[in-house]
Amino acid sequence: MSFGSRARAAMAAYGPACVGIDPHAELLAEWELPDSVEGLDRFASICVEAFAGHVAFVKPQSAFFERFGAQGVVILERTIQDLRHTGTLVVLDVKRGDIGSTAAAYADAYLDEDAPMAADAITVSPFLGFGSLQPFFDVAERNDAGVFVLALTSNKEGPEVQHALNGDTTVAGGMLSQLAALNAGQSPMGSFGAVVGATIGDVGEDLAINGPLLVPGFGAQGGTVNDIRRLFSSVIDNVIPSTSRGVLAEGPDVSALRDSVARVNSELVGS
Ligand SMILES: O=C(O)c1cc(=O)[nH]c(=O)n1[C@@H]1O[C@H](COP(=O)(O)O)[C@@H](O)[C@H]1O
Repeated sequence: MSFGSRARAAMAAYGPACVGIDPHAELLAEWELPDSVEGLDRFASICVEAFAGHVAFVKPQSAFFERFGAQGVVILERTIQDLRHTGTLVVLDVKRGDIGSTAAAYADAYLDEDAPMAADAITVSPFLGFGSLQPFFDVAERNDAGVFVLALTSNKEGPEVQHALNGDTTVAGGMLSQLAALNAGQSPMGSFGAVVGATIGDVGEDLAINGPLLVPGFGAQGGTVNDIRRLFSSVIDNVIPSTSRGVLAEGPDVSALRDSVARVNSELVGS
């Protein structure tokens, strides 16, 4: 089944929220864990216990694992596999992007079902041009995986690139319309999504890409349920609000973590 179909089914079953696993040094300290491989290992295991089989999406942030070198990557690989075994969809946040031949190798690393680090979807950066992402779309399609392309990011520096005009459309608008073309005709939705931050103020672009919209910036970066209602009202069924610190701050108690995601889901479903 395609990633778009699996995402739609998971959102209906569990609610739309995505929980990010971002083991910041500060969060490890708050959870009374050492800022070490052992601390990371424990943090990731608690997240798996709390979220696997209980939420639609989990988004491990690769950077927080990579900072511990090879041992951190081993923990990331195990975390991805443990989550996926329970059917929880893993969006690996690696924000890759490169010339086509190298992009193909990254795609093989993260989207080929036979790869040790295979995830259900990854995040990619289109700075080398939308066409450079084609290997990600091709490998994803062959493996029923998904791809989330950065379009309107949650950071304040994003507009200097994303709002720039390219002909008579903005760079972000160009990304969104090319995603819409890739997803055209797919039902219940396509597998190629966009990342659009909850903090962007105004959209000013057509978000009807017939694909999932990953919406970070919700929670710790200041985005609220009201922002999501306002920015995404016409495409709300495709919105996957993503929060990391907002939920993880409730840890390390497993039921408190689960309750926190349940609250996020119920606030959003009420929207
Ligand atoms: O691709 C992302 O997930 C992402 C895109 C974006 O525009 N802004 C953004 O914050 N993110 C990621 O989403 C997470 C946000 O974490 P919190 O601010 O703790 O909820 C981090 O892992 C970021 O790398």
